[in-house]
Amino acid sequence: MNDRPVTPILDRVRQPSDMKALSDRELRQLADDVRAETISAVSVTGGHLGAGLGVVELTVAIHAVFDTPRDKLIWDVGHQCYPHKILTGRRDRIRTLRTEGGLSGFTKRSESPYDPFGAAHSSTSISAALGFAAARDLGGDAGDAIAVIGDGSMSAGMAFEAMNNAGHLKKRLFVILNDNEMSIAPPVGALSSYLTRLYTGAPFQEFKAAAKGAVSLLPEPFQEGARRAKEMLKGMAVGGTLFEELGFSYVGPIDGHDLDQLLAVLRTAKARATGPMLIHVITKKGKGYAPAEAARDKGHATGKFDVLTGVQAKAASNAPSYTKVFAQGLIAEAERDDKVVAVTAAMPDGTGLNLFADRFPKRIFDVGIAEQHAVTFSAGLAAGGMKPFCAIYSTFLQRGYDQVVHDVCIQRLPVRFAIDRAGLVGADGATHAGSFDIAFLANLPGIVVMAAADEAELMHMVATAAAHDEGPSAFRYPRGDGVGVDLPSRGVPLEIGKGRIVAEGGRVAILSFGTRLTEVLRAAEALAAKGIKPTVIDARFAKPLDRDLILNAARHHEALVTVEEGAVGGFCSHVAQLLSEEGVFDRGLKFRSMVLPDIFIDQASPERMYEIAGMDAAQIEAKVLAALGVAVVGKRA
Ligand SMILES: Cc1ncc(C[n+]2csc(CCOP(=O)(O)OP(=O)(O)O)c2C)c(N)n1
Ligand SMILES: CC(=O)[C@@H](O)[C@H](O)COP(=O)(O)O
Ligand SMILES: [Mg+2]
Repeated sequence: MNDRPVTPILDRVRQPSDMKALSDRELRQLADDVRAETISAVSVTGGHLGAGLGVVELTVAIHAVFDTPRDKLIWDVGHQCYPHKILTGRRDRIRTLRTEGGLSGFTKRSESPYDPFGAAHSSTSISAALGFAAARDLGGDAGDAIAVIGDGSMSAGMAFEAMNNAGHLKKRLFVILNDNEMSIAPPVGALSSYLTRLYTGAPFQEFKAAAKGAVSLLPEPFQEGARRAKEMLKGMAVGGTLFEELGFSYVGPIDGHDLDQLLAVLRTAKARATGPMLIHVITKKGKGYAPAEAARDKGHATGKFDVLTGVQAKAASNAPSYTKVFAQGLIAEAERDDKVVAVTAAMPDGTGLNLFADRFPKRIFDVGIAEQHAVTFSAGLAAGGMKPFCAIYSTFLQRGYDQVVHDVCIQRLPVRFAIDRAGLVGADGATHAGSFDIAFLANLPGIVVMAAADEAELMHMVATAAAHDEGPSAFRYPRGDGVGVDLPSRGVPLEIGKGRIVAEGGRVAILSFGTRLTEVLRAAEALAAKGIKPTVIDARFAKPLDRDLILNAARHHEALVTVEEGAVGGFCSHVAQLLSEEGVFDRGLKFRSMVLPDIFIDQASPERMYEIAGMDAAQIEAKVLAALGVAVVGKRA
């Protein structure tokens, strides 16, 4: 049992305005209280721990100095916002984080006026803050705009598009670069090395400020030191920082765990800034909680845990995760074919490609948080004769859509998209649901779109994609564990565009696309018990469709029901189009489609999300009965 921490100063703070009466010494104590409360809350909810712990002092300092919610504080990604939630009127609900009806794990406009802009996907904060600044200067009611962005998120193109625009517009805007030398994995890339060079060996806050003569921007206590540093640096070839070249004043680097320094710098910045300013803050991910600091991912995301030991509760499972099976399948293909390479956008562990990297360190590319680049880079690899597997979560692939169309599909390049986290994902909620990939991919000419019904099917789809050199292909699979079927040592390529009949029956055919097949089979059992034995088909392909199989099923059944874990416009729409073009509806076929509902489903357990989405066995059964016109009391259709 994890005891609640004793937090005397935090108990006096219900909202940021309560902090204005606190002395700097009390603010330091407040930071300690907030850290303890964050650890305690996440120990009972699980969630994103390390990033929040790293910004405790920064959160306190920003709220102490600025006037939120009039000043707009925008957290990039939002996974570090738990301390912010604790300080902004949500402490009483902090132990409901990421649960149904509880607080979101990210910032969310509908949740609080202190969350002026929602997030969960990275690198949007500077654009949004600049928008607030521009609106303010056009007469809006807002005050300052402050974006807090991590070093990992700073590597994305969007952040630089915003910096480019901000440097041009010259509006007063604060970008706080929270540099902890971590993304989820250690960050990669030239920008990361550049940031390291900016502070390595230099005394905090003095180096660049002194070198660029920005002494006056520093608070009084630091000006003398900075002047001395400036003298020391005379004659050294120190160029402007990248940020200065882009039109920002640069202040830093600053020790992000030294509250006195943070307060002094933010107070001065607030008093003096006239245009865009970048404040470079150095922090430690997981700061102040030893198990997080020691973890490989610095406690990025955790299950529930024991505060004393840091030991996490793990649910037992008899089956490997889809992610792991994908990695296994890909390694098997790469062992046979040295042209197989893998691409990840800063998610080596999440996509399972860390396992591939262990086996083939030279054949994996972590491109940073840069999904657009990952897609076009993969297109280049394919054009150069390689067999790239671009592994991206469904939700993050949304960001690379034009690249999928323009760089991959129009050129018919054989990029293989491994689409993880397809469908509902649970605690991360709507921002991370993989709802749209079937719809946005299956409408593209020439692409092959597959969904695995179980983990063995996933192995076959990896092999199918590896063998398919004629154009782009994609296969989708969900978050979580497989169903426990036997796994082949390597997959066998499937015939493109051919589904399989899983069970033969009559009256109704259920066409399933993806892992809802398990629920479909449960529904089929229940229907059989009522004397209606359905035919169950695993479609495997949304593109190209197995026309013969579908038309045959339509011909020999009274009703046809499609089931997929994706939004309308996907598999069901292609089947409906086929049936209507072939005149099947004219002959009286009863057709129903089960897709994700036209709403964004907030965080909940996966089971509840399926219930809300109408995608569990009971609702599939009800849908079939309704299609057949069999009335059942108490069932939703
Ligand atoms: C567009 C997008 N791609 C990938 C992710 C997954 N993701 C969430 S946090 C994170 C790391 C962010 O690193 P950084 O900005 O440095 O923040 P830190 O966790 O280090 O505080 C990644 C890759 C995401 N949220 N959005
Ligand atoms: C904040 C973020 O985008 C990631 O940390 C995400 O929450 C990871 O999700 P998984 O746990 O499904 O890998
Ligand atoms: Mg970071």
